[in-house]
Amino acid sequence: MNIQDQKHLNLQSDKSTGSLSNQDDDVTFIKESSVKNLLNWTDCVDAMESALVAISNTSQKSDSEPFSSQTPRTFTFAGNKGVLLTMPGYASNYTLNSVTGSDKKHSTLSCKLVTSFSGNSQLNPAIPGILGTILLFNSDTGKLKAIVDGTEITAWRTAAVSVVATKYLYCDMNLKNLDGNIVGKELAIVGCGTQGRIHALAMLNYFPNVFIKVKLWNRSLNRAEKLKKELNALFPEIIIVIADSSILCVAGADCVVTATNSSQPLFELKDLKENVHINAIGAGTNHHSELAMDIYQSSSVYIESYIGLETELKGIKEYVNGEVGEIVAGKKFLHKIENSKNVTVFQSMGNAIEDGVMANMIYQKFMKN
Ligand SMILES: NC(=O)C1=CN([C@@H]2O[C@H](COP(=O)(O)OP(=O)(O)OC[C@H]3O[C@@H](n4cnc5c(N)ncnc54)[C@H](O)[C@@H]3O)[C@@H](O)[C@H]2O)C=CC1
Ligand SMILES: O=C([O-])C1=[NH+]CCC1
Repeated sequence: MNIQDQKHLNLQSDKSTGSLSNQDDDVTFIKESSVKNLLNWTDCVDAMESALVAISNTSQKSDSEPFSSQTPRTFTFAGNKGVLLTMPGYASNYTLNSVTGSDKKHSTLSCKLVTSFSGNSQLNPAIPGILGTILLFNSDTGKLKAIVDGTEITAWRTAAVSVVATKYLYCDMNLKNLDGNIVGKELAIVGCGTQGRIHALAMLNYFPNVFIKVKLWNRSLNRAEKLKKELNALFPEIIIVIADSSILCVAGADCVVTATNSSQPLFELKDLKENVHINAIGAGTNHHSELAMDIYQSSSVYIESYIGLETELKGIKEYVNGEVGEIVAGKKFLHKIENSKNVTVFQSMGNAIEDGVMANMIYQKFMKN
């Protein structure tokens, strides 16, 4: 039986033991190629905006407000080769406007299992370093209802969350009220692996007419060259250049994405121009090792969830100004640092609620088809 080719997995009861009685219900399996076919930036960004608002409301005050609960994710190390993360979460009363309309409220109980094996890119053939599976449960009964491939979802949701952060935190330009004119900004992509590539695609697709130039840097040149070729074909009107260093990549940039495994800072505050927005994605020794400490010290810093702050972002705790969802929901205004370069940082980590909301969005679209 080829599990990949099945739409539904019927979990039959074991009649000899009677241990499992699921005959009437199917568990839907959504494989990676089906997930890919159902992804687009409008739906993903819309879903992640809802997820971020739910993340920021952790105490249920009414039956209609978006709300979420989650525990810190766990890390199980497989020697020094890689790690398995478990990411459980519950999100309630959130909407998927572009998929099911603004009247329908969703509740999702989920758990993502995701592995991170940085050596996978050296395999022949290479496989992604980050591989995920998302379990979706019926949130009234707790019964498993779907198994959704989570590899592509992890890539897209991370970039979609950065798009939301850029939309709300980037102070130099009101990206929400673009009038179709070319804005003439520069985008820097530091690290051209899976995340660097998907971030470039997300930014250029979701913010058309904003960027006239993209600068790429990667530790090994071939990955930067491969991405340059892809972007040239997709966006012939945009100038794509490869920078010789991470510092030269961010010099003069308006918006920066860092997506490497670096444990050392890739640039400092002095390397940046004023009013820059940074989406810091990668994780080296920890999730805040790509940027020099002087950037965190003098920037407005936002994260996805305070839960992650306590467990994984202790080193920058004192510099964090809030959660992105608090800004999206209008609960907080963007914090300005006096006499600073006016830099904003979105320190990404990834969050279980984002995965659950994305998996449900894919599930809703899959069941409609
Ligand atoms: N914030 C989030 O939600 C997520 C974060 N990540 C993290 O983002 C990072 C990138 O992930 P992927 O793009 O999937 O991995 P990838 O393996 O596809 O790309 C990693 C890139 O980092 C570069 N790199 C590796 N070590 C480096 C170093 N010491 N200095 C400079 N560059 C280096 C490689 O050349 C490669 O281009 C990882 O650290 C991963 O854990 C991944 C998924 C979600
Ligand atoms: O949120 C996520 O899925 C991950 N964050 C770092 C590695 C995978």
